[in-house]
Amino acid sequence: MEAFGQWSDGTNKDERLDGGYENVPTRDIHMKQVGLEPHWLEVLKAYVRPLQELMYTGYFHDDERIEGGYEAVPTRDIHMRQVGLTAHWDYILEEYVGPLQQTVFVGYTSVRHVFIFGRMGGLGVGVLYAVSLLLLLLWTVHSQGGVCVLGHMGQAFTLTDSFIRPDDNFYSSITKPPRAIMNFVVRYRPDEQPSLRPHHDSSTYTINIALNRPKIDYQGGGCKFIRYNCSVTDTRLGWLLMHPGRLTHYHEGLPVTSGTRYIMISFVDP
Ligand SMILES: O=C(O)CCC(=O)C(=O)O
Ligand SMILES: [Fe+2]
Repeated sequence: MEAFGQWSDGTNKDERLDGGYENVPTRDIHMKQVGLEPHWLEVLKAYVRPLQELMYTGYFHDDERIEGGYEAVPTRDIHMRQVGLTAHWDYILEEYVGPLQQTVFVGYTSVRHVFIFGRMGGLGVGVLYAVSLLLLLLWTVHSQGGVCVLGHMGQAFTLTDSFIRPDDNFYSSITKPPRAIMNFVVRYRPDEQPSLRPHHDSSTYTINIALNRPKIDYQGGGCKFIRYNCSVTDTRLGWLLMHPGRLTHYHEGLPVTSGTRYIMISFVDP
């Protein structure tokens, strides 16, 4: 292995990578460094992809679930957007789910990926700041006749702060509260929608809150994680289940045999 060449020094900086940065640094050598990246992509296509299809059944098509207001796995539901509660739900996500997320999914933070101009170096970034401020100033004076210029200058700073970070390369991430655009209450009834077929959610993680009581308000029901043969059936009113949405936690809604089961679902960080 040593014959492969220059090993990284184990720090975060790694010039050999596209981003020049390794999040969790290791002493390593990359396929790119030794000219084997195209071969590796072939291996992925020929051997890993079929394995992936076998192991992660349903992963590919369920990915489309939340795009364009379309539900690939339709449920009997009502969305927060429909009942004017989107802002309230966003508040709950930020205030209550965010801190839980940090405890449960250690090391995971909600981020937005933003385009940045890191490779331009100090001067380039300075010029970009100046130009963007000037454009915003001109636009403000033009559109508002000079009123509120200071207010807009404030916005300009916020914008450029998010969009230009000199020490990164091309793309960067900013930490944000958890975000979800699919937030809905699901209703299960034996004569309507008793169960939900196996699927993945289009979320980094999903929260599933019990809105009524098993064995009292309804019989049957629950959420089954198929790969782990693990069913969560004795849910508690108001308590929530948090599980990864994509890839690993293929799951289904178990049949409700009598009564009505209600749950609140939110696909966090789609
Ligand atoms: O019935 C359940 O608990 C699962 C619901 C679910 O998976 C979903 O709505 O995406
Ligand atoms: Fe689901």
